[in-house]
Amino acid sequence: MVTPPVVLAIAGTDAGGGAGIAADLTTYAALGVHGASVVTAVTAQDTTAVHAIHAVPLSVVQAQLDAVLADLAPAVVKTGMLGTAEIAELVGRRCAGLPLVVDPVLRATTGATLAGPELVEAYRSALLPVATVVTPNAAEARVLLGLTADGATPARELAVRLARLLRGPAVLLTGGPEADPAATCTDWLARPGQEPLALGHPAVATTNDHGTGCTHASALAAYLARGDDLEAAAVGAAAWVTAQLAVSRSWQLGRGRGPVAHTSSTTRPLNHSAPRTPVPLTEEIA
Ligand SMILES: Nc1ncnc2c1ncn2[C@@H]1O[C@H](COP(=O)(O)OP(=O)(O)OP(=O)(O)O)[C@@H](O)[C@H]1O
Ligand SMILES: Cc1ncc(COP(=O)(O)O)c(N)n1
Repeated sequence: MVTPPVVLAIAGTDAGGGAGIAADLTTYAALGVHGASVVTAVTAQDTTAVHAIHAVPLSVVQAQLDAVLADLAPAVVKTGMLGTAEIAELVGRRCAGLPLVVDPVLRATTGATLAGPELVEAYRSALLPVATVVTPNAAEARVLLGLTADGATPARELAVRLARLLRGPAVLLTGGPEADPAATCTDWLARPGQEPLALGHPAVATTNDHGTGCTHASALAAYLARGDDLEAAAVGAAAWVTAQLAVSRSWQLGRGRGPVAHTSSTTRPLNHSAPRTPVPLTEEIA
């Protein structure tokens, strides 16, 4: 009998299938882990905008969490859009002590605010402190540090400052392609007591990038669940999202920022000198 590791996604839905739970579960399936899901919010969303948000009642989120945690023993938990401060606090209480990837979703690529000031404060006080690794982009790191969302602080410094503030969790600060889309993307991995590590990979020139943050954090969680250490999982996650962006580069889906591909990739991950050999799954001999 072969038992796949379980990764639990705690996130919102995206009706257009680009971000949120759809990105999480398809990434888990592609990377060979079983995905469980707790839905925190339902969004009426497409490639152009978020049209409406319905927060799932706290009691229903709690019941979903109870069901999964009591039955499936997730190897890793990954959070995306949480919707309300109460939900972030609940997740912090219930998931403390588990390997926990927190993708602080504060804003959609299309512009909508997905976290108000109370939720930002709940991230700071209740959820980030119990995370294993936190994956903000630069703007999210700035908000979590209490800075204004725009600013010129170098990404490396933002990652180091956030890791210092959190005192324990690692920070993997993601860097999309900046002004020059033909350039390299650099993610910064900052861990307490260690020099920050720059993880560079080729940028894909595309506007079909809706859902990259969710896909990246989900791949990170999947690789961790399969036994990679944090650095290997971070390299693998960047390679995965890059390969998926290359797949969807030529797609014409929707009228706005199209989704990153969640179909299986036909290309090997870019910038991966050796093909990833599958990590053996837990084998049980009956
Ligand atoms: N055009 C691109 N080409 C290659 N890699 C990219 C590109 N855009 C983003 N990435 C990579 O995708 C991962 C997620 O980064 P990004 O900064 O886009 O997340 P995000 O802004 O949180 O995304 P989202 O807004 O979808 O949550 C990172 O590893 C980043 O380097
Ligand atoms: C339900 C949900 N979760 C996360 C995101 C962020 O993703 P993006 O920045 O690509 O819009 C989103 N738009 N919707």
